[in-house]
Amino acid sequence: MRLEINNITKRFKHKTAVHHFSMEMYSNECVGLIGPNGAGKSTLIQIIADILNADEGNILLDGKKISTKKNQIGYLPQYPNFFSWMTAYETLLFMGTLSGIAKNILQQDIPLILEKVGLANESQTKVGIFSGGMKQRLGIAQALLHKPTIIIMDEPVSALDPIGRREVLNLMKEIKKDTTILLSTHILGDAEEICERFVVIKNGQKIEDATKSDLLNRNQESAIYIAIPKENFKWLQKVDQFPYVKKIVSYEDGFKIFVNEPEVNASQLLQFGLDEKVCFTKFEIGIKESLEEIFLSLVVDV
Ligand SMILES: Nc1ncnc2c1ncn2[C@@H]1O[C@H](COP(=O)(O)OP(=O)(O)OP(=O)(O)O)[C@@H](O)[C@H]1O
Repeated sequence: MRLEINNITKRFKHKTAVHHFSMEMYSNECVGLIGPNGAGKSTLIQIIADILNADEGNILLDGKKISTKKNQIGYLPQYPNFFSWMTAYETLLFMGTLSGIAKNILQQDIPLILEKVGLANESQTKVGIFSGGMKQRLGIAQALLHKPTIIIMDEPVSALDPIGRREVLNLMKEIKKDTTILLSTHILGDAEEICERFVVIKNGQKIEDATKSDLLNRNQESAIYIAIPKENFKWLQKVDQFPYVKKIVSYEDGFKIFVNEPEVNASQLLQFGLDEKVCFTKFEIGIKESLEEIFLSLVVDV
């Protein structure tokens, strides 16, 4: 499977929601489309799901226009809408019929899919009394019903409480084993749990496309992080004079010492500290920023 998003632009009157956006996705990938509120995620997701038309560009699935391959896309909207008076089983039967799936196939598949999303015991329960997490799981069941090649989810957990969020994230971990997923969210922590690759969108434009390890390695600092008691602070003044020390800044409960070669300089610094009877309570090389910090530094204007 190859999904190509080619140079998509979408304008709403005077607002350009998506601006020359391109990316590709392949089978078995789980990609997080990350961006702050209003970045253009929902607009782009709806264009991929062929619900909205782009003003420029095209979406191809295995080289064919998405409009001819719609049955291979599973789409979970940000706020799935169900009839509260229908049971979970009736909901899937109704939606499956609308998608053109034969009734005998639906009768065979619906119990299996309800089992998969953990709603087998709620098959005859009316959706109106479902929790937010259960509704989202039913939404995922509906998106999976026609056995799509790729499932696209628009902020599936953003509106849920911690329990609902956990239920849905656990389910997504399960379904990603055999489904390609594009997940949009403004919460990096959610994507971090299940995605290996992150595409960051801001003001409708792609500003980053990288794997988790790429992002972390790229943002690793050439620094040594130490924490020492107050009485050892004078030792730092001596350290500050060393040619390999570029600068020292205070950081959390200690200091960041920026150096030229972290590994080599760390041994020198540690030896010098021990010689001077410095009591280190922390000594770390190459401090990595968290993904959340990296994301914020990418999307927040300073
Ligand atoms: N139908 C519309 N008419 C006019 N402007 C729109 C329309 N839909 C979206 N926009 C605007 O386009 C921009 C992108 O919106 P979009 O909903 O795609 O962002 P988003 O990243 O999904 O945000 P959120 O996380 O808040 O849902 C926003 O400025 C939004 O106000």
